[in-house]
Amino acid sequence: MAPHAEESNGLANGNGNGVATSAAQDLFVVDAPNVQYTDDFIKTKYTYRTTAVSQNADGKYVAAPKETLYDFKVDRKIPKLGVMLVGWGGNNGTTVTAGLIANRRNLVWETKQGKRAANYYGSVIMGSTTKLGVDSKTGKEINIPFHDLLPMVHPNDLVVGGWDISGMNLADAMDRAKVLEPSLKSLVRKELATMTPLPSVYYPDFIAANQEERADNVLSGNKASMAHVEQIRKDIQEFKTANNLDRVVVQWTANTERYADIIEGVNDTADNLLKSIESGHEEVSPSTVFAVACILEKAPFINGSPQNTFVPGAIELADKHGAFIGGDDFKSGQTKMKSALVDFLISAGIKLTSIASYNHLGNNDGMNLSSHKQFRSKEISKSNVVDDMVAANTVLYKEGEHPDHTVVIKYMPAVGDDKRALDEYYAEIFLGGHQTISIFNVCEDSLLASPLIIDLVLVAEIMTRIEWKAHSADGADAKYAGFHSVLSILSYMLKAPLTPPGTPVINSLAKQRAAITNIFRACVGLEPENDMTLEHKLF
Ligand SMILES: NC(=O)c1ccc[n+]([C@@H]2O[C@H](COP(=O)([O-])OP(=O)(O)OC[C@H]3O[C@@H](n4cnc5c(N)ncnc54)[C@H](O)[C@@H]3O)[C@@H](O)[C@H]2O)c1
Ligand SMILES: O=P([O-])([O-])O[C@@H]1[C@@H](O)[C@H](O)[C@@H](O)[C@H](O)[C@@H]1O
Repeated sequence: MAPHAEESNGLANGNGNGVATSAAQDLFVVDAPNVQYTDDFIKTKYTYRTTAVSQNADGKYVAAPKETLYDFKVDRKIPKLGVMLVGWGGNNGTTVTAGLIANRRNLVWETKQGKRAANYYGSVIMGSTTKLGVDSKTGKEINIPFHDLLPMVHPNDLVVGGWDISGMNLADAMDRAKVLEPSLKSLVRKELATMTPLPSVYYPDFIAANQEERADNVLSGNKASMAHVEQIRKDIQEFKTANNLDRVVVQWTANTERYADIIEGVNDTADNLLKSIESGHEEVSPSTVFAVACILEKAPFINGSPQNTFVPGAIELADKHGAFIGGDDFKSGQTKMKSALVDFLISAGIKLTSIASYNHLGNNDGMNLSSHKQFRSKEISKSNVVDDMVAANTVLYKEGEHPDHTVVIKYMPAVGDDKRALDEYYAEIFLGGHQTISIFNVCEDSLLASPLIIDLVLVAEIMTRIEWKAHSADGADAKYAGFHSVLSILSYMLKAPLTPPGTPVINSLAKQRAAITNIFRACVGLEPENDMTLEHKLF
């Protein structure tokens, strides 16, 4: 992995002089007739192989291999990238900002267990590897850092800024968050103290009333206008100019909002949504205002919370403008575990019949979620994560049958950010037996979510540099285009994956990771990873 500028002061609230690292030296090159490298692009011709299934007159399935030829083009120039966080002064916002500084400066600090050094553990892009192939001589697997599969931005080069309804500077907000060791805080305090969130959009009805006391940094101006949208757009433009950025990605890591009612004529279409913002309609949330501003600014916008920010009108607007959106709700601990465990149990033919998930949470997020409407948003995103895996197994489950599933979140201030997740999985096994799996899992919520914020930024950004076109039968050369505006490739990092309207939601963690891996492999002209290892079976 290319070394990265340590002296660059990429973190700023407008005074950064971060230096984007030059294009990473490619760790590998693909030697194939369907792959072409130029100074600016990687161009591939990719045959996408699927199986089309139909039913014949006898009702029998007929499976037919299907091939679609795509051209992919990846821009190799690594941009100078900014990330603006909504809720920058929160536990996640301060933690990820401190973490980026710590990594950029290769910080080491003392803890009770001895010295600890900065790392990107918990980031799939920075902390995991992916199989490139098999050594042509020894047959051994060759694995490379996931980050090196495509020319991606290095998080050490990210410039961070954002908004918060609390005007507290990030050093004091880091203390308020109570996430990091004092010894680490002391090393990043000076830089964080120079960072102050921009005033934000605040409509009290959307978050818990207990958040009001921290709302001292809110945008004034008439809600019944595009003023707030225009101000956010201006903030993004000024941040981009002040830091000499090529692109900005925006993420919502502010408090969980209540669901907005979907109302015909209000937020069901792009035009109606814009009119509703103009008229200050009460069902337009701050997160949707941010989404609209980012779509109009063509800054990728990702929702890390569970509310339905992307009302139909927002999705239509993104599609109209070819702007990337993604969400919902970071999948950090208990639910990430659930999506893997449920996949394992059900695909092993074990009939899961009951899931009970409890959370004891003591941070400000927990305080906000102690209000029923905000909890309801989270309950939905934490509950739907098993639906696709259950529906796919018609051997275990009849149509409409599914496990009992309960989600409880209790605000317990004493535990702070060190959320306790208590789970019981109850299943039917062979000959009337039962299996009970009980898990007690202490998730340090913000230390688990922060790497996901980084992954979401890096993947959303590289997707802006990937284009595709399909070969038409008559050989007419179609134009390159971007992926669909709804970035379902981000699903691995999210509890309630947003997908293009009418397309299936995949929650299985293994399938989600395989999707990122194999789409990235296709972009360099490589076949999907299939783990058949026939070379080790047929000899
Ligand atoms: N493991 C995790 O931490 C995790 C996992 C999944 C989802 N989430 C979600 O991420 C969000 C942030 O989590 P957190 O622990 O950092 O919470 P937090 O309460 O510490 O931070 C939220 C921040 O958002 C600010 N805020 C609220 N409304 C705002 C607005 N309209 N504009 C700008 N700022 C606003 C608050 O002042 C606060 O500083 C929550 O919605 C949470 O549900 C967190
Ligand atoms: O750990 P996980 O299920 O991914 O998700 C977490 C919840 O368990 C927790 O209650 C909530 O406060 C966090 O925001 C996060 O959503």
